[in-house]
Amino acid sequence: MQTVNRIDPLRDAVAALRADGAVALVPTMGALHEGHLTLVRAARRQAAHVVVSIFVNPRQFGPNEDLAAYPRQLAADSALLEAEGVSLLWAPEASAMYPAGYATNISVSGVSEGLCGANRPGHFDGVATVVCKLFNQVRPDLALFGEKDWQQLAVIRRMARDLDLVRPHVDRILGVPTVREADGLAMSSRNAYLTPAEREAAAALPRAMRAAIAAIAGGAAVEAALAGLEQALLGAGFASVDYAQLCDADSLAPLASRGTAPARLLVAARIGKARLIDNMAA
Ligand SMILES: Nc1ncnc2c1ncn2[C@@H]1O[C@H](COP(=O)(O)OP(=O)(O)OP(=O)(O)O)[C@@H](O)[C@H]1O
Ligand SMILES: CC(C)(CO)[C@@H](O)C(=O)[O-]
Ligand code: BAL
Repeated sequence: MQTVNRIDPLRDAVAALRADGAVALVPTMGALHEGHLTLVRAARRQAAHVVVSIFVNPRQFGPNEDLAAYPRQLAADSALLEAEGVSLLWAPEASAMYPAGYATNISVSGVSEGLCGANRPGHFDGVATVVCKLFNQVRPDLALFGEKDWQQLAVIRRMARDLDLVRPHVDRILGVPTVREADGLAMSSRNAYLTPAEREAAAALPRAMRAAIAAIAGGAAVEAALAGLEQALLGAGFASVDYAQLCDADSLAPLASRGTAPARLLVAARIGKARLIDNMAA
């Protein structure tokens, strides 16, 4: 596995890979876990070469968020990726991604506005901007993202469609189902912020979501089921619930009742130093 951290060697390395077969990109912020490695394995099944990026993107963190605390462990991540047969690790320095004078922002309206977009102003601009740059830098045949970040995936697909991106084409932006711990908690780098007691309590999140989904399927009013979910989380030790919403799975428009179109339950809630997100088909 080759590792590069500047644009020029990246372009040369990617050109050499592309001459040999299809290239898949897996963008990450590092602190890799089985969720990331599942994306890498899915990528390997789809393409001759996998490029993984590791970049803790400052533009997607708010001023009071955890940019400084976000776990950074490049050597350990690199060893994991090497063992998975990754061809190229793109680990840019911030100055390579945003050189002096950098002034361009990509903002996707609509799908990025509610849910995490409402709680984290500017977050999805930062995500869309860096992902667009990663797509232009690597020009992959396909790119893979986790469904754990369901809204992020919707924002990225909207951007690719709206900007007529060719590499990857919007149809080649693939979502991979959320990988969970044995107790159901979605794997996330931010789970590392939890104390053992908080980590145990955090399993209430997927449990309460499954209960709310079952209640709605059983005929309960959506509003009552979501209120019950919030109470269950607060009772289990969560400090607050940023949102708990039933949405149209594609447009992410909030749903007051369960119709026939695919729906998704999306939740963000805070426990200890972590803000956890999860989503499930509903
Ligand atoms: N449990 C998971 N299952 C599937 N994909 C995941 C999982 N966790 C992260 N991913 C995906 O891995 C990619 C990189 O995510 P990122 O590096 O932010 O990791 P993370 O664990 O989601 O971290 P964070 O704590 O910042 O949310 C994203 O496409 C994300 O959706
Ligand atoms: C897609 C991404 C790598 C952009 O920084 C990040 O938001 C993430 O890890 O989900
Ligand atoms: N995986 C989402 C990245 C973020 O929360 O900034």
